[in-house]
Amino acid sequence: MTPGFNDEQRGGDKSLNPIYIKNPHLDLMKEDILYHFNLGTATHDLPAMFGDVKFVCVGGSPSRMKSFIQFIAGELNLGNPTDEYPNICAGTDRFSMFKVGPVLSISHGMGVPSISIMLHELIKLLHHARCIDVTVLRIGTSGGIGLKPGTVVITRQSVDASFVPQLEQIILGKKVLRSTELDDTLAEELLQCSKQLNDFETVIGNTMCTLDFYEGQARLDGAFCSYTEADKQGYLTEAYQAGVRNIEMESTAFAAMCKLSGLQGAIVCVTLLDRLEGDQLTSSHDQLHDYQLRPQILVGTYIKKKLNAV
Ligand SMILES: O=P(O)(O)O[C@H]1O[C@H](CO)[C@@H](O)[C@H]1O
Ligand SMILES: O=c1cc[nH]c(=O)[nH]1
Repeated sequence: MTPGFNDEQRGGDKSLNPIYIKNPHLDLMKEDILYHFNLGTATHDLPAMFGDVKFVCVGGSPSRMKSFIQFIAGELNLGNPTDEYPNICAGTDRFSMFKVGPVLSISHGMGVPSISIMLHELIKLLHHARCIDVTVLRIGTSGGIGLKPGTVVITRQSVDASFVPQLEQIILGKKVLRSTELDDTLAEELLQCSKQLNDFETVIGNTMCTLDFYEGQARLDGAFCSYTEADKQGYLTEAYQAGVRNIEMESTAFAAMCKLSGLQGAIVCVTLLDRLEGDQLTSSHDQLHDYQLRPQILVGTYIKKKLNAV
C-alpha cells in the first residue's frame, strides 16, 4: 500500500491543504519507485525524510539549486552557507535534490518534458511523505520583453506560444488542455516582499512558455531561421500587447501541475536580456550570475518571512 494522506491523518483539519494525487492505480501498487529521483516507498522512509517540507524551490540547473540551499540555510540560521549539503538524488544524474529544514531545492532540467517528469515524482513524493501546506516556487531565468535586463518577473499567467493560458498535452494520442492558472495572492505577496527588499526591479506579468529556445522564442541566431527581423519584432510586440513580459520554457507545465495537485505555486524569473534589443546573451558571466541570484534572494526572503510568522 502506498502511504497516502487522508482526513484522519490530517486530524480532521480541512484547513490544511493536502497534496492531491488523482491516480487510482497508485493504491494498487505494492511500492512506488520514483525512478528519476532514485527514491522509493519500499527503499526509503519518505515521511521521515520529507514529512516536514513546506517549501519546494525548483530551477533548471543543479548548481543553482545547490547554491540556493546553501543560501537559504544561512538565511534561516539552519546551517552555514559554506557547508556542503548532500545531493539526495546522488544515485542518479537526472535531477539534483537538496534539503535544509522545511526547504527542498530540486533541479528540473530544461523544457516542459523534463520539468513534467520531475513534478510527477515530486508530487508523489510529497503525497507519500504526507506533507501538508506545501508551496512550490520556480526560481528561474528568462528573456524579457520591454524590460531592463535584471528585472524580476513574477508570473500572473503562464501562456503558450499563442498567448493562451493553457498547457496542451497529448494523452493516449489525444490533445488534452490543462489550465495554467496561478495563485494571485501568492504573486502579490512576493511583489510586496520585493518592494520591501528594494534591491532590484520586480514586476508581475504574463510569462510565455515555449518548446524551444531559438525558433520557438523568435530568435534570429539559431541554426535555422526562416523569418525576418521585422517578423520577430511583430511577434514579440504582439506578445507584449497580450501582457507577456518574459519568455522561458517550463511555466505552463509548472502551473498546470500545481493546479492539478492543489499545490500553491509561483514562478519568479529574472530577465537576462531584453528580446526587443537582441537575442545573444552578451552580459558578462559575473553580471549573469548576479541576475540569477535575484529570484533566489526574493524567494529566500519570502520563505524567511513566512516561517518567522508561524
Ligand atoms: O529558468 P531556468 O531554469 O534557467 O530555465 C530557462 O533557461 C533555459 C534556457 O536557457 C530554459 O529551461 C528556460 O526556462
Ligand atoms: O532568452 C531566454 C533566456 C533564458 N531562458 C529562456 O528560455 N530564454
